Amino acid sequence: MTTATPPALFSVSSGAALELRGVTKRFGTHTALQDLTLSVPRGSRTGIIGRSGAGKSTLVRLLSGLDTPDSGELHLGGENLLTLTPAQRRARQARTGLVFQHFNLLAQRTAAQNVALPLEFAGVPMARRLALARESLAQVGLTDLADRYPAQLSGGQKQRVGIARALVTGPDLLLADEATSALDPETSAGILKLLTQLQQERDLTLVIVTHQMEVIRSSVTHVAVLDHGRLVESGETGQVLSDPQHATTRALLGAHLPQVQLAEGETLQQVTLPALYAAALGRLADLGGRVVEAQTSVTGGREQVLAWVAVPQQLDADELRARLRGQPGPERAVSA
Ligand SMILES: Nc1ncnc2c1ncn2[C@@H]1O[C@H](COP(=O)(O)OP(=O)(O)OP(=O)(O)O)[C@@H](O)[C@H]1O
Repeated sequence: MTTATPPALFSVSSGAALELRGVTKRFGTHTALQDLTLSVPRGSRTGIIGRSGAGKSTLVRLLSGLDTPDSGELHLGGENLLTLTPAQRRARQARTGLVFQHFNLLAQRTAAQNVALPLEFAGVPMARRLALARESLAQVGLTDLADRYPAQLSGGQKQRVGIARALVTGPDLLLADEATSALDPETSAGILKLLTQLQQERDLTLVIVTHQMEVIRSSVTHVAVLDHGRLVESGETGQVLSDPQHATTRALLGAHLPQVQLAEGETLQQVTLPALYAAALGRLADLGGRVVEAQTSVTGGREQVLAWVAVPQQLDADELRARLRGQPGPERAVSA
């Protein structure tokens, strides 16, 4: 575990997918990243957290090659990004997939045409790029929606298109900048599950920038905490969550959890319930759970209740959500 001035990020036995050494980025007189030294393990799912303005998106822009630092070194897959020729830089960018918060899909293009876009930039012939786009859409579960326009897709489906587009060039590094922040908790959980599955199947290095602590809790192997452009803490997720060393980490972790006394064997989960949720409450009680905090929100014109629930630890998130909807849990569904 590292504290105020960490020397390097994680100790890495299998090599680093990306390394920043002493990176500083300024905008006029404002220093967005200061002397940042960071090394992300190859094949990890690393979460970058920090308050608004901490420098997270600036970091993503540097890693994606969309911007350059004022000083320091930036190595991706062993290549020094700052000394590459323009052709090498383009090749490197093709191996870096980007997933955005607001999907960034072109409204006048179908899902398949959006996914094919990076291949169009790379000069791949039309028939080939559309075939590859459809393959990529199949991998995110959208085989049947390839010809729909973005306006005909839900938020979660749009993000799946965004992920298919990020994967279509066969990247080894995937950068997800607040990829689930615009989605409700259930859709967000589905997208995180997909990202985790793709990361494992393709042996990608996944960097997830987020302000959602549930993303950190559920989906990443490593965490790095930024504060005012500096790295203040880093380590394996379990270690950082169980024993946060820096005040910023503690504040970030605390700020997103309801203050509640949990009984032994209980854990907290976040779920979405329909506005009239008496039946779901009964089911929750049958499972040994209880609501500890709830707030109403409107998503896609429908009123919903976002609730933190305390449930028995052995109840996994998928099973809980299925049971609250009145369906059998996933295990029972499989064996039925
Ligand atoms: N193009 C720019 N010009 C001037 N200042 C910028 C620019 N981009 C970012 N900044 C500043 O740099 C700092 C870091 O911004 P950045 O967007 O990286 O933060 P962040 O951690 O991603 O914040 P958020 O969580 O709100 O998205 C902020 O103070 C921001 O105002």
